[in-house]
Amino acid sequence: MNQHFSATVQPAAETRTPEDVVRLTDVKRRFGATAALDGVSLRVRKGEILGIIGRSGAGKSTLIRCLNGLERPDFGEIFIEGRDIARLGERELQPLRRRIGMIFQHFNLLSAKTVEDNVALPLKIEGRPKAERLHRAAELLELVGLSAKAKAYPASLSGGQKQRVGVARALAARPALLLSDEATSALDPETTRSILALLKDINRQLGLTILSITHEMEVIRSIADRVAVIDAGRIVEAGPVWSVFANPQSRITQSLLGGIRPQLPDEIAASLSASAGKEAILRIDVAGEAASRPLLSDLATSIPGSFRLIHGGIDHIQQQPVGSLFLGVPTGADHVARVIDFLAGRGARVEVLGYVAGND
Ligand SMILES: Nc1ncnc2c1ncn2[C@@H]1O[C@H](COP(=O)(O)OP(=O)(O)OP(=O)(O)O)[C@@H](O)[C@H]1O
Repeated sequence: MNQHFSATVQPAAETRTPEDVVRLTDVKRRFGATAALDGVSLRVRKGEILGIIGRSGAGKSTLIRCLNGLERPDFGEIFIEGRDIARLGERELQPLRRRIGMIFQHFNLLSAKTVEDNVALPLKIEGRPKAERLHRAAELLELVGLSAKAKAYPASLSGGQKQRVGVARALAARPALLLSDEATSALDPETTRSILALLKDINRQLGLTILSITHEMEVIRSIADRVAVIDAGRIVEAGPVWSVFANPQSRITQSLLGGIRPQLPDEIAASLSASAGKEAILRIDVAGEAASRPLLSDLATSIPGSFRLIHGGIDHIQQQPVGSLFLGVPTGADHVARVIDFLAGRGARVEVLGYVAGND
């Protein structure tokens, strides 16, 4: 019964530019009969935050392991700063690995070392002198707002503080890329927001390139510039966050967005029927220019006949208005068709969700 009236948002073309920090081309990795990665192509440009989202088992961990050289792809190219890590030997991989800082869901701090020693650890591994290590650790602890905890041990820190230490440690060796592996999945919503704000801040201040792997759309929404959706080892959709949120093309993206996009209230959804009733229930998605105009007041003046606003609103993602509205529109004559034509003509995406008996 669902009818769509929409313009298609195409995934960004995966061509290479000198500004790419990461570029994957047709990367494949199988485990027996399972294709964990089934031809993944993507790129991360210098200074951008790319979010990769997928459900459990989609291939995210395999992708991370391929990026940091812990796993070798069966096929394809993985360029980090212009060098194909899939073809490097273990010795050549070491310096390249240091170009990647990582933060983890469970922080992975060393409990027997102080906060400053944890932060300085990558520099110790590089053989840097102690004075330089401590200076850099102090600098980074200030950046993440934890100078006062330099001599503390991880056990005395909250989850959010531990992740701040994790971020500082990941930045110690001045990486070209920060790889975030579900970095906020173990944190409460408020702490999650503060860590995401920190990452965004670091991205802006230092121009740091970030690849964030997550199963939470909220993470993508808060920090990413672009998003790639992975499912069964394939990138099924990619594009600027606001446009993917405004017009998700694949079922999996729609389902991952389900929790944070406005939905028809349950009591109305329960009374929907596929056969025409007195009132059609429309879902209207608008973004950009279409969401900036007085859509509903223009509808009311252009198409005489009542409609009711059931639910919805306009959000702002990457400074772009993106919204979903649910309208009840009386059936009869060609009224619903005229309302749909008007809205589609204004650049809105309209879906007839079904019909309800309507108010007498
Ligand atoms: N070492 C392995 N041996 C066998 N199968 C594997 C191995 N690693 C991954 N897989 C399989 O490959 C697929 C992708 O797994 P992967 O761990 O990359 O997904 P994921 O998106 O990270 O999932 P999760 O969010 O649950 O960690 C899954 O079907 C998984 O069972």
